[in-house]
Amino acid sequence: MVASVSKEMDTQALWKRYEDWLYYHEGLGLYLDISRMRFTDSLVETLKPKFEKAFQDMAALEGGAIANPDENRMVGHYWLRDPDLAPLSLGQEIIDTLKQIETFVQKVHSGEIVPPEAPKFTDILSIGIGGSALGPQFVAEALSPLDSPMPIHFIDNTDPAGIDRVLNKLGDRLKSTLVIVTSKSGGTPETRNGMLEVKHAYELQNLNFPKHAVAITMQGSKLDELGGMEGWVAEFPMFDWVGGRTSQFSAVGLLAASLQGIDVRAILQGAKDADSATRIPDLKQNPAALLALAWYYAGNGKGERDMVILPYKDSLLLFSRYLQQLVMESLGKETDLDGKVVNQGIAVYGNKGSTDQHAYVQQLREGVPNFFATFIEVLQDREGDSIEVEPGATSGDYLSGLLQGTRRALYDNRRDSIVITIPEVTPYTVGLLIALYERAVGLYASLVNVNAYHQPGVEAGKKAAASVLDLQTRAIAALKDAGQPISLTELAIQAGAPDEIETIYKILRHLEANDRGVRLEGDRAKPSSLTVSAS
Ligand SMILES: O=P(O)(O)OC[C@H]1O[C@H](O)[C@H](O)[C@@H](O)[C@@H]1O
Repeated sequence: MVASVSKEMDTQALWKRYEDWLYYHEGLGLYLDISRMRFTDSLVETLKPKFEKAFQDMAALEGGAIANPDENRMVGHYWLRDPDLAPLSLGQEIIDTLKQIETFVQKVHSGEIVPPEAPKFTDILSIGIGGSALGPQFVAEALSPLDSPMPIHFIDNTDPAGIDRVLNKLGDRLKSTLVIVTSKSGGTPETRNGMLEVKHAYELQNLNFPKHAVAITMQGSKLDELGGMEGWVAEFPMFDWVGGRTSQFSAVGLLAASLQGIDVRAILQGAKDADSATRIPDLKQNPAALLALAWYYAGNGKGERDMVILPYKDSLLLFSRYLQQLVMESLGKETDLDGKVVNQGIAVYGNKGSTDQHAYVQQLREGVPNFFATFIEVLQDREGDSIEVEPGATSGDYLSGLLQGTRRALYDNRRDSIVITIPEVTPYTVGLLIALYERAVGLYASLVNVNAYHQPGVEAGKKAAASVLDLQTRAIAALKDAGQPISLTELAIQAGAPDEIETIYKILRHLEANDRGVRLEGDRAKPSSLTVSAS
């Protein structure tokens, strides 16, 4: 009896907390519920000055401040959906680029721009990685219509088998495929490799690659030069002041979406309206600030809890992967803006509900409590009516019930969660979701005092990879010079890298597996016993 009274009181208190913290925006059709994050009023009070600073930082950023000091760059992704905000003549560049995209797409769709070897372009092949892939992939998965005028395919890696899979799928349609090569820097090796592999595939079929190729890159980049030299079909600009992971509303996202027949003006409008809502310098009136508060609470301002993204809608499957880059590349930083070592970040993962309830949600409910969940709820089940799968209940009712049930089951076991609710998945709501998270990341970065707009850590892996490839060249040369089987130790000495035996061993093992003129002999369980020869 006592237990049930106290449960009743809990329910009442929770309902009140729900109403107190519920954010709703009529124009956006957006609800945000952070009531199941157990922060206290005193935390909110403590964070007030930090939020005031965060709002000021964001206003300065939108006003054209050098918000990315390490790279001495402005940060202008908010201008992409509201060019009037952009300083100097940048607004005009944004407007011109959008017009250029729309004109190009219209000409491709109408058959005014055609490939030399086919009556029309039928498919898109997008080559790019990271920020030059994840946005277009997420948007395609969420919004590409079944009867799209041009379905899209992606190469986002330097995996030869992965590239073959995409090329095989395209098969004969390569001759009617428009290839978009996207790289802001124009020098990312994976993208360069993908482009060269695809070009080779075109040449094997005697197809004129440049007449199928479009570049999206910064002026003056290697890709820009190559496209110009080879006479590619078109080129669209990437702006210095837009980072890859926030480039969905630049040509990077808009060209691919528009070619697929997705309403890009509606995407931009959704983002612009979300920006208006998230610009308000008042915590309770600002959904991005509320998200940032919830993240701060969850991880103690230090990312101590992971962000699990659970959209209960198949078409939003790639949202977590998209957010993984946006959040982790923006917030995962060794030092703060004062140069202090802070090792910040929030780990992001997730897939979709209710699917994940049959997999890792077991651990979320009962295992290590090192996360908070974010449910993305979509009110509309489908277009049209649903059958009843049992009296009075549809498949969509199940999905909705499973979301509510999981939220409750987690909360009952002291696991926190956020719920973001949108009416349906449309270009408008996808635009708003991206903009909402872009702003939340920006605000949170201010709260924890990190630069959200650079990625120095990514460089370390790239440099190490370059040195491995350099070592490969030297090892192959040394092997040829040796002219007879030699030990790995000897080869490392001959290659001028006596400290790199392990790396050399792995290079050789890989070359051998791919019939690249290397043979290893000896006990493979004891690599130090191996001798290597040219085969
Ligand atoms: O567009 P790109 O210059 O080719 O860059 C592609 C990606 O690679 C880099 O390593 C960065 O970490 C990402 O932020 C970027 O989006």
